[in-house]
Amino acid sequence: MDPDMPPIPQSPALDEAAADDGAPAATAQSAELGANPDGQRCGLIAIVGRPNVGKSTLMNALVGQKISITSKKAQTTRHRITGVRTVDEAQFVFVDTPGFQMQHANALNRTLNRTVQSTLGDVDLVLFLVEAGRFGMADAKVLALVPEGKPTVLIANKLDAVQRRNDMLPWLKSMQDRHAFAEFVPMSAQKQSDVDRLFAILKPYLPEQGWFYDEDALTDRSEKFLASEIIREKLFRLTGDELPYTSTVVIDQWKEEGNLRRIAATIVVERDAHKGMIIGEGGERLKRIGSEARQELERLMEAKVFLELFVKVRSGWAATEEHLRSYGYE
Ligand SMILES: Nc1nc2c(ncn2[C@@H]2O[C@H](COP(=O)(O)OP(=O)(O)OP(=O)(O)O)[C@@H](O)[C@H]2O)c(=O)[nH]1
Repeated sequence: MDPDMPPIPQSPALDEAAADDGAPAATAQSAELGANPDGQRCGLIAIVGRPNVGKSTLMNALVGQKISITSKKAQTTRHRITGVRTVDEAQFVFVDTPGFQMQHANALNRTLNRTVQSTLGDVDLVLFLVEAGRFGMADAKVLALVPEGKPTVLIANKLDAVQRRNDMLPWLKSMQDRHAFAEFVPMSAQKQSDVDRLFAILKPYLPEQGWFYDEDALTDRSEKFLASEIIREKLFRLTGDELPYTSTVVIDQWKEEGNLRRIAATIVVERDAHKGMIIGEGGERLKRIGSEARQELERLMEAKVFLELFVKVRSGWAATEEHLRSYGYE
């Protein structure tokens, strides 16, 4: 480590973490990119990191809910927008970096491609997530994909799991040697107050320009579409690599009764073996998929949800146009 390196100043994001044990926990080599208190800001942000560092957790906490939207402006149409959050005059547009969302370590190699790099090249800001106090080969591979000179914030996540806070300062300094990070933010994506403070740290990096979306626009997709996406996500998370991506979810019934939603959905698979895989021993896995999806749907819709899930085998469905149309893939 460079002995001449200046001391790391306190970041407003980490006052609380530092207060825990008196150890300085973060820096802000900050960016006051021109004061314009009344002007709007808007920018694209990518969240990257090796599997399991907490990207989805952070994304959900930043956006408030899982969403998927289509773009009004040309510059975002190339990207899949995973969420928008407007805080005061700043609009944060989070974009997907294909490959970084993969669950399994071997998928990491597949991320070493041009798609990822071109996405990272286009965004205004990159949030690079690691687990606080750790940096391994898998982290290094992802960091190597971040273009030189792109404003990048080091998010040292899972700070709550760090026992020895005093070790954080030397670790942060070692991270400073690895990459010219714009900010160092130890935090917990699971802690709402940390997430709220993150917005203030990121805001100066958004270009001063008009918003791409309405202030309260979160999605132009229906609740029904989001529901099928949520069930699909739980399905893939809980079956891992075993299940082919051709499996899909169809919403068969959607009834609103006051604050209650009655939803029935069918998971359509190609083979009997896949059906068994989803149902699991004694129906355990299907039960879990349903229960996790229901909980998330209840949060999303702020309503009580009664969810019924079925599994159906329809061999070769992905190959026939007719089926694709009937499943809403037109
Ligand atoms: N203790 C602690 N655990 C966390 C925190 N953030 C996320 N986790 C947990 O870390 C695990 C991985 O979180 P995810 O959000 O799924 O991570 P990811 O990076 O999206 O993972 P992939 O989808 O595999 O790339 C989950 O069990 C989370 O609950 C945190 O701040 N503190």
